[in-house]
Amino acid sequence: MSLSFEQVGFQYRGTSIGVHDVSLSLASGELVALIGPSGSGKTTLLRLTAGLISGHSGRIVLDGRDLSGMPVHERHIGMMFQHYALFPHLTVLENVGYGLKMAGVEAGARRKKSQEMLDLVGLGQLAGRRPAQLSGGQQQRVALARALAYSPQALLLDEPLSALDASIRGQLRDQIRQLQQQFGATTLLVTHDQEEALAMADRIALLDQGRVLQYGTPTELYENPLNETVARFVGLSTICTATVCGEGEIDTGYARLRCDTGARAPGEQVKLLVRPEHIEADPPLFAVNRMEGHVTLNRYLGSFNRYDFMPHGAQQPWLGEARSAPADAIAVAPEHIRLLAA
Ligand SMILES: Nc1ncnc2c1ncn2[C@@H]1O[C@H](COP(=O)(O)OP(=O)(O)OP(=O)(O)O)[C@@H](O)[C@H]1O
Repeated sequence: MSLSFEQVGFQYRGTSIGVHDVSLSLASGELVALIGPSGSGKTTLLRLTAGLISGHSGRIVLDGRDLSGMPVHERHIGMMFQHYALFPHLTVLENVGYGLKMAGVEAGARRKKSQEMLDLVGLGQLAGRRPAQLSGGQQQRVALARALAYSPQALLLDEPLSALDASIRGQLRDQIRQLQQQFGATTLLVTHDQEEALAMADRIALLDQGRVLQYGTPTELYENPLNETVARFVGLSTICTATVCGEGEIDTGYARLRCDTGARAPGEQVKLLVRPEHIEADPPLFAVNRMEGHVTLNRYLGSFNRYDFMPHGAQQPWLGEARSAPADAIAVAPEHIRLLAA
């Protein structure tokens, strides 16, 4: 089922805060992650889709049906939130079957389907327990089983993993992705965790102050961020100011670097962006864009080191990643320096 937002606008009563002119389209079975700073409108967009808040302009269309004004229970949307929101007085099995019950599925069929879903998330043995007798990760699995149980036309996931610790988060992330693909559920995922967005999503929409700044594949956002806000939000980088000093050359104040300056004129102010994996540690003496300096901070991360390198004369360090941190020089190939509008 495709899901689209057509110039959707919404303001909380008495404010100008909300979402503005949001247009996004999700193909059937696609998982789109909504990311962006706190307060950028991610949850608002999810709530509008679910029907938990109403009164938007524009259209939200699911499988050809305009959802405006449609009651929550008629939307056939599965939801999973940060706080498990299971019913404490119901068993795990009854929790999973709750949506089916509301949809009028009779008891026998309901139990069978709920048990199947619990088996699928690996909790078949725990059907008779109450939510309080489960770990956080298990509760989220139950919430996932419940969201998928009545074959929703779309799935809304609001920070589903953020209350879990790192080890379980990775496992559950993979499981959600696998089940979402298996069910072909068109999915909107709100997350704070950019790694989660990059790892799970087919496409990412980056929101800022209620507007979509960029919508594209994880690779597009990482490799071709439209501006500095997107670049800072997706992945790690070195971003610093420079001046174009000639065709194919910029000056940072402490180093002249070769890169593609496009149609920019000498004297123009730019920001340069370099991703940490593109910084070469201890390059040969005559390497292009070689800068001498020293490491100010090194973080050993097991399979690699992430270091801050301060070139001579610089005020701000460059962030690099390598098997071992450089002794006294780095370089970055011209094709890995991207210029953003200053
Ligand atoms: N019921 C409400 N009444 C008024 N303003 C609200 C209400 N709910 C949210 N807001 C405001 O709307 C803006 C968007 O909130 P929203 O929850 O959509 O952001 P978010 O991107 O999901 O943030 P976070 O990442 O912190 O969860 C925020 O400025 C928030 O304070």
